[in-house]
Amino acid sequence: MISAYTVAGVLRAESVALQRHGPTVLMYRAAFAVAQAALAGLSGHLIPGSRALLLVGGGNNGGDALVAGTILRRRGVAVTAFLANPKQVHEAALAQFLKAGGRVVVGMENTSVATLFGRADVIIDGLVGIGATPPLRPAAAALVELANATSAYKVAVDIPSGVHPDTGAAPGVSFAADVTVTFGGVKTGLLAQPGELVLAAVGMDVSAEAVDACSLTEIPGLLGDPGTRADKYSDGVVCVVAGSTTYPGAAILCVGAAVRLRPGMVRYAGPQAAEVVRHWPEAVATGTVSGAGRSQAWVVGPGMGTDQDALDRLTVVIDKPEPVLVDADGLTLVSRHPHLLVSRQLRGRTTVLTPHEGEFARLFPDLDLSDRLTATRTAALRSHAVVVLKGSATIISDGAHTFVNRTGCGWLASAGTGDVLSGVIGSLLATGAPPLTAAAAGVFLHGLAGERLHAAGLAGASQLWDHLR
Ligand SMILES: NC(=O)C1=CN([C@@H]2O[C@H](COP(=O)(O)OP(=O)(O)OC[C@H]3O[C@@H](n4cnc5c(N)ncnc54)[C@H](OP(=O)(O)O)[C@@H]3O)[C@@H](O)[C@H]2O)[C@@H](O)CC1
Ligand SMILES: Nc1ncnc2c1ncn2[C@@H]1O[C@H](COP(=O)(O)OP(=O)(O)O)[C@@H](O)[C@H]1O
Ligand SMILES: [K+]
Repeated sequence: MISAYTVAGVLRAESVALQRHGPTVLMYRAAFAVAQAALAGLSGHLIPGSRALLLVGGGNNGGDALVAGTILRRRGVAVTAFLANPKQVHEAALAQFLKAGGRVVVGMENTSVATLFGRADVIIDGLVGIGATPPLRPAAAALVELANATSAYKVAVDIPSGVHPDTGAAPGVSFAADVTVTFGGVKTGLLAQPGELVLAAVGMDVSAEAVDACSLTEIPGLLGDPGTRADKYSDGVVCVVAGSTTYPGAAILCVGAAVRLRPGMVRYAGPQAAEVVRHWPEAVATGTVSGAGRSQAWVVGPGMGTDQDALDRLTVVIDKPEPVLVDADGLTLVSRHPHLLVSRQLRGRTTVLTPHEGEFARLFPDLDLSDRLTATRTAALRSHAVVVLKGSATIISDGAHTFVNRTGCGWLASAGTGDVLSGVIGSLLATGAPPLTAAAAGVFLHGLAGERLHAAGLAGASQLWDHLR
């Protein structure tokens, strides 16, 4: 987990750094880091002769792009700067760029615009940085759209233009960065962005400005040695209520994650009891929730279907006093029968909801998903639950504290990985860990497992089990 900073915090640190080093030094350091990222993105190309396109706005962000272009030019890259507004441009940076042999293009009516974008190997987005508020104005938005349509390697300067630096909201078009090189400190809005993130300190000290130092130091405690006096119940029992004849795999994936992560005792209740035991002989399985025995946490929903039988099972689990994690079909049922959640709220019971964006939209149709941080926080406050909004940057919030996870990789975007995640979090909930800790740690471990799986040259949800610990 990484600490993040608001724009206000970064600006406070920046004013100290500006007094110490002066604007030219800071901009050069920022630009140097951007140029390095661009060169790394060009690694498959011969550097001299490759083409870079700069999208240059009127502020310091545009200045950074021009200085980065100057550095690339000196390395033999053919660099063209597209000025969004020729009347407003960082004059000193432009002068350096022209002196180094950079080319300048102005105006969309230029017939070679399509060619210019189409031939670029790397595009550097210096339209706006933290001095601007989205949405982008039409001229800048048009440039971003052209850039996004290309296959060039895309480098954002400080923040992808069009993304709100504090919230991550992108109310219009935003630059689809492969990498964002951000200065001084990671802006809170960047945590929820896909793409790689590079932090260039540039001489700013932001240490006094941290917003959320999201560290998962709890993990060793959660997964620690059970101890010599342990019995199979002492670490907490999780019961998984999942699967159906249509989706038997969900039950096996969810139980498997729990068995592999914390094997003390894992129960299963549902129609796939025989299949579950065939895969996981250590699981204690039964056909009905009422027959499941005592558990310290419940996971309900993966692949259970949305028919009357599933609703009946969900209703029994919802009534349990122990922490309940609701996922997948369980969430769809809750969106149709909202009173189920209200009954837990009224009794002050712990609930964890793990929607992907589609499920989230069903549950909270009025919350704007272009601002995922605020949407998750609001959903948590409203539902009195820990909400885990899954995606490339999963967000975890109880309304008061919010974590953003950056472990994981695109290979996790495959069917069944969500079922594994609910087994992981359910298993951690059974330890008695605070639900926000269990959820954040579970998401972190699940992401790490995805990375390890990929590094081992493997893929697929049922392989994640082996990489959880
Ligand atoms: N200070 C330092 O030492 C260092 C600062 N650094 C860099 O400075 C950046 C901040 O620079 P900044 O403050 O100049 O603002 P910036 O983000 O370029 O935006 C202003 C421009 O955007 C325009 N614009 C505004 N809204 C818009 C919209 N909706 N849609 C479209 N355009 C819009 C606005 O136009 P205007 O509104 O004035 O007409 C103006 O042209 C920071 O992110 C980092 O990259 C680094 O070099 C490290 C050292
Ligand atoms: N691009 C991505 N990068 C990292 N993690 C991802 C990405 N896409 C999806 N994930 C993760 O994969 C899991 C998918 O869960 P979900 O959508 O519920 O799938 P399923 O229901 O098929 O199991 C979530 O944990 C999500 O955060
Ligand atoms: K930018």
